[in-house]
Amino acid sequence: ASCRAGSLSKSCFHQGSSSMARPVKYLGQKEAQNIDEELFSEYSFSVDQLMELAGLSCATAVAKAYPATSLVTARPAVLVICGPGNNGGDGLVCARHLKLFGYEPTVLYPKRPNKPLFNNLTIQCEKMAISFLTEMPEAEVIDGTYNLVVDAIFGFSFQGAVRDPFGSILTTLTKVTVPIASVDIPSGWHVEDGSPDGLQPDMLISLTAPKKAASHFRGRYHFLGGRFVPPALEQKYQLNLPEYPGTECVYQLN
Ligand SMILES: NC(=O)C1=CN([C@@H]2O[C@H](COP(=O)(O)OP(=O)(O)OC[C@H]3O[C@@H](n4cnc5c(N)ncnc54)[C@H](O)[C@@H]3O)[C@@H](O)[C@H]2O)[C@H](O)CC1
Ligand SMILES: [K+]
Repeated sequence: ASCRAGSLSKSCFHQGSSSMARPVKYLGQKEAQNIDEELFSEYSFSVDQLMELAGLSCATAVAKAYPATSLVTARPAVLVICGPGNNGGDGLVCARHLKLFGYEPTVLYPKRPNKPLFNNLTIQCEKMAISFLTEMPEAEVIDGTYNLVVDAIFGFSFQGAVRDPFGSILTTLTKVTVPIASVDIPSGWHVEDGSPDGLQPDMLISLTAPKKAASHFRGRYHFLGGRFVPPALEQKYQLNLPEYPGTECVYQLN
């Protein structure tokens, strides 16, 4: 059963295999990076593998909260904005799966790392007739064209003041009225402290485990995704993850 967090200030409690309610752990920045690093070094996952599962989780969560058939405009158009790191890679994977799910994603990918992983993800999108914008549209244009924006700009490695071109992109995003679905962390938010003046997304998809900033999330949908954590790693970091229902790749926290 999903956990309604309205009465819980910081954590979502769930029933695990024991009879005691346990709060899902909210990670600090360093801890999130350590877990990520350990998945690659100790557990021998590749980035591609985890990114595919992360991006699939994001597309699945979006499809659950905003079914294509329920969207108001004639076309289920979605704008996916991708940043320069792995959060952006999750966005590219998410866009590809959204297309397979019947949406019409368009991608804005202004700063592309010249690495095979990101080049390949970009080609995969292009080969699926996903169009790429060359510049960020105005907020009114976004509101008139898209049903939803997927924010895959920054994840748990974001720090310091936002550097361009993402400063102006984030400023525009604070003005759009269509729902924003943020991948892992609302972009521009401090990973632990959040950002009261920043984006206020309608949806947050926390990957692996929520980061501390998620306690400041006030949107309607908080999903957990990235169902790839080996039990030994979960225990080491005492993540207290909920049991994903059946074969689902996402779990609705609230
Ligand atoms: N274990 C998992 O849960 C997995 C999560 N994934 C996703 O990966 C991101 C974290 O990716 P990482 O590459 O470490 O960092 P970011 O994407 O957050 O961003 C790094 C990128 O951004 C630049 N940058 C940092 N600060 C700023 C700034 N102030 N202004 C401008 N640019 C900035 C930095 O230079 C880099 O280029 C995690 O959140 C998940 O979404 C994996 O996909 C799978 C495993
Ligand atoms: K994000």
